[in-house]
Amino acid sequence: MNRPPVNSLNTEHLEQLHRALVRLENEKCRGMILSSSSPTVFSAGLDIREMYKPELEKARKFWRTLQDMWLKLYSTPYPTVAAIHGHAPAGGCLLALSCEYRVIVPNVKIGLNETQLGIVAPQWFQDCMRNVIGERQAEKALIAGHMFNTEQALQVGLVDEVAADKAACIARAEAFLASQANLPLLARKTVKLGFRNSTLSRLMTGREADTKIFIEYIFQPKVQKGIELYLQSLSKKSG
Ligand SMILES: CC/C=C\C/C=C\C/C=C\C/C=C/C(=O)SCCNC(=O)CCNC(=O)[C@H](O)C(C)(C)COP(=O)(O)OP(=O)(O)OC[C@H]1O[C@@H](n2cnc3c(N)ncnc32)[C@H](O)[C@@H]1OP(=O)(O)O
Repeated sequence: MNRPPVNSLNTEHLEQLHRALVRLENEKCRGMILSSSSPTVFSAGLDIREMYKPELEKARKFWRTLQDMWLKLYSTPYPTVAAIHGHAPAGGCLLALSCEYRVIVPNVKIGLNETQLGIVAPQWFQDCMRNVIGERQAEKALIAGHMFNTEQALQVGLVDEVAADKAACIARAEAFLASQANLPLLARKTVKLGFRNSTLSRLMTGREADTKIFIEYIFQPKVQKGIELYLQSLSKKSG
């Protein structure tokens, strides 16, 4: 990902990610490392400005593009690793959770923090967390909007490994891909999709309902007010 300053996910960036995933699949890619050009941020999650006073059709397109990108990422036939050498809140955490393996560096915060922002992580975000860390830990983390530090993320199983820095993180991600290289492709892909199918189907069969929930939620005046205040707090911080 290379969308400075924080790889926030707007419609255009989501489309780029989706196109890249389609291209990798068409080219029979043998593995992907999802990484960031930023030295300190993996992805800041969804671009909050896409949800602030949006036009209805733009908001719908944004959400459908996110759904398209995630459906592709979660179901790739090739192995995927997230090299998390920077913070990964909310949608950034979703990207990492959607890969098959996660390597993180020290001093990083990762989690589905939506509750803390007064919004709600959609069901499929929640499913991804549950699938990785289990029901009890996911429920606790999501209710609190907890951001895990590196040590906590390792302890709870949100990530698989800690590496010292970006170079080591990429090297460990490559080692994971190498460990998968000799597995028969069809068997590997079939098992992966078997595990992920119910989560994928839940969104695929309820896409329109999911979009409606998103739209109805973000268009509420009190949610808009919360987003406005959060955007102000973010820009005051950097100002
Ligand atoms: C049942 C279901 C019901 C309803 C569902 C409906 C709604 C739910 C919808 C969606 C779920 C939401 C998912 C999300 O991903 S929301 C996004 C959450 N992300 C965050 O909270 C992260 C916020 N950012 C940060 O914490 C920090 O920026 C970060 C730690 C990532 C990096 O810190 P750093 O100090 O390096 O940079 P900053 O100075 O903070 O930021 C630089 C610059 O970037 C802007 N910025 C940051 N994050 C975002 C963002 N997510 N979107 C847009 N812009 C962002 C920040 O304002 C600064 O801008 P500027 O002031 O212009 O320099």
